[in-house]
Amino acid sequence: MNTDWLAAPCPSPDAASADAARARQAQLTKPPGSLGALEEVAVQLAALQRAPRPAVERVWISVFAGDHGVAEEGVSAFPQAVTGEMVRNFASGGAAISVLARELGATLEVVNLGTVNDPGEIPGVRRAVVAPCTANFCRAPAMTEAQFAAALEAGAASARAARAAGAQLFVGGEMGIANTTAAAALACALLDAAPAALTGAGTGLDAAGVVHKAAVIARALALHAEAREPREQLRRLGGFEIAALAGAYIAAAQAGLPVLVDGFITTAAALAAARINPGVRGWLLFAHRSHERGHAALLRALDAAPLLDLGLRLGEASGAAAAVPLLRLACALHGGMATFAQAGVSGAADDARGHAA
Ligand SMILES: O=C(O)c1ccc[n+]([C@@H]2O[C@H](COP(=O)([O-])O)[C@@H](O)[C@H]2O)c1
Ligand SMILES: Cc1cc2nc[nH]c2cc1C
Repeated sequence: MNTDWLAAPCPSPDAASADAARARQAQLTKPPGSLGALEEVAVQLAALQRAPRPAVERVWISVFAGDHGVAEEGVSAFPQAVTGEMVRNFASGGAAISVLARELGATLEVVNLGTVNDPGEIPGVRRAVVAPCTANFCRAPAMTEAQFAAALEAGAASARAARAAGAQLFVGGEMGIANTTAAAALACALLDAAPAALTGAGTGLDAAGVVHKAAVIARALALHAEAREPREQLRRLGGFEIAALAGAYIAAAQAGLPVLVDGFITTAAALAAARINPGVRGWLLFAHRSHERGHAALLRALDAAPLLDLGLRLGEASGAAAAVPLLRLACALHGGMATFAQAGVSGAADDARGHAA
């Protein structure tokens, strides 16, 4: 399977739509800028959707699940069997993202890319099984070329399905025991950072567990030190669900579909995607700052200002789902507020405007 499609261009966000949306925001009955990030995100969505009145009513959420060979190093507070068990829980409606998707009226797609405790063919799960588990990247690249290409393609298929279904926003989520180790290792490679700076507690390691996890990551980075290209760093240090996320983000951007990024693992995938294809960056919106150590550095590297900071560290796309109502409110304000002229409200005084920020 060939991965040349990764480099195909992404359309540019529409500058004329952004200008029109900014001009409209300046006429709405509020001091200019007073709705802060809600204004900015409405302008960004207008540019991405090429629409004077952007909307995020039709939301598509894909949760990608995969297991990690590095789990055998004892880097998670939970056993590997949980990945497959949670796939079943997503599908049967009991997981956090199941509830959030229902509340939002969003489409929830669950994609099993390979779980050691495989739930098999079950309703509500798309099987895109690459292998039961990645290789332990302390010993070998996480994925072979063929596995990597298949995982990227599985993610792209989700973004294309979202586009075909008329989604206005693509949200990627993930589930994979030990994937904060993979995401931190990938982040260290992409940012040339030390493991201690980007390694966190994941599902709940204690301080000694975090020190051990950082040492595991240091071993992996030493083994794969010659990999300097983002594509190769993602193949060697990522995971099936992380590669699928990167593939989904790239394909969504190429298809002109806005993306809302979730937490630590998804942001590592987003940084890899943006390094592989820089045109991706303009299609990304950022939902929240995860509690996981290392997320802030990833957000900084992407020059991202997320909407929420709620101390979440679940994954599954839960932080992104929590931000969707804010995006909807931003669009409703943009489309529904009266202008100064329509409401007969006086604008800022001419001499005061000169001093306004
Ligand atoms: O999204 C996040 O910011 C996030 C932060 C910490 C943990 N997680 C979730 O926890 C799992 C990985 O944690 P761990 O400790 O097994 O590496 C995985 O299923 C993620 O969805 C997710
Ligand atoms: C129960 C559980 C649910 C999760 N959802 C995402 N990561 C998770 C990790 C665990 C352990």
